[in-house]
Amino acid sequence: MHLIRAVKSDIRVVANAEELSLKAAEEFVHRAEEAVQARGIFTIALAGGSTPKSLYTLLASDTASFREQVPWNKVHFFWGDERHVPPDHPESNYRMVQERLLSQVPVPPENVHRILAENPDPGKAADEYEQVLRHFFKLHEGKWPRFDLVLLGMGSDGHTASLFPVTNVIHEQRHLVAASWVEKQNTYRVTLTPPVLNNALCTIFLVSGSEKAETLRAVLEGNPEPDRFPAQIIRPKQGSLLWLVDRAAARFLRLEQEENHG
Ligand SMILES: O=C(O)[C@H](O)[C@@H](O)[C@H](O)[C@H](O)COP(=O)(O)O
Repeated sequence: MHLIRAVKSDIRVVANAEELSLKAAEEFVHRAEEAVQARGIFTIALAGGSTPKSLYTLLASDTASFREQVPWNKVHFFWGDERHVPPDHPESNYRMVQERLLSQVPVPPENVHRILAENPDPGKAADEYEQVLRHFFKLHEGKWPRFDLVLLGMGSDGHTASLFPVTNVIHEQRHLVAASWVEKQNTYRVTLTPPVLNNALCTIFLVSGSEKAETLRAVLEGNPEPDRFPAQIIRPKQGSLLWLVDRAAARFLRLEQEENHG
């Protein structure tokens, strides 16, 4: 594993998906300890999809060392996005996290803030979640929530959270949460918007697999084309941005050597 500084973000290349989850778990614990020490709670917006599944399982595992290091009663779980399905649906990001992590560790139910995507009106589900965020983070008008950690994945089409190519939500600057029609999936998604995603103290992308290599190169080293590659829209204003990628996904990157060889 080596740390390479690419343009405006850190890239950490690890050998494989297993090491990706291990490093992500270490980051999770580190950020949780830091946040709880500083503010008494740790707020995280979780990624959905398949890449983070093994991370969530690892965090809950009683054979790994992470579980007992996390002050679970002080962690508040949110979601970066959700499919427009009920919470018990196989496609639900909430269900995926509930099965692998939340049902396995002592998180108080009131610390789990899921997107109520069972609402037949996805716009109302988005509005409801926006109110959850405003209330939890005690936000005045024009203020954005600041998560301690945002976990993101990246699709091979360059989407992240539910910011899909050529959708209006990529340019949303007013709302915290939005519903977005995803043509190619013939469904709505509910997602945090770029201003919220870019306001986090720490943002970590988890990208694994050779099928993402060409897109990862375009996102990190190609021309800025956020409508085509929405993952490019993630440029935290103040927080840190780490791309945790495995070697298969990183194979087309023109990686610079680590600046200080140390
Ligand atoms: O709801 C989702 O699916 C995620 O939020 C989405 O943005 C995901 O992170 C990417 O699609 C990558 O998915 P994989 O990890 O399955 O490749």
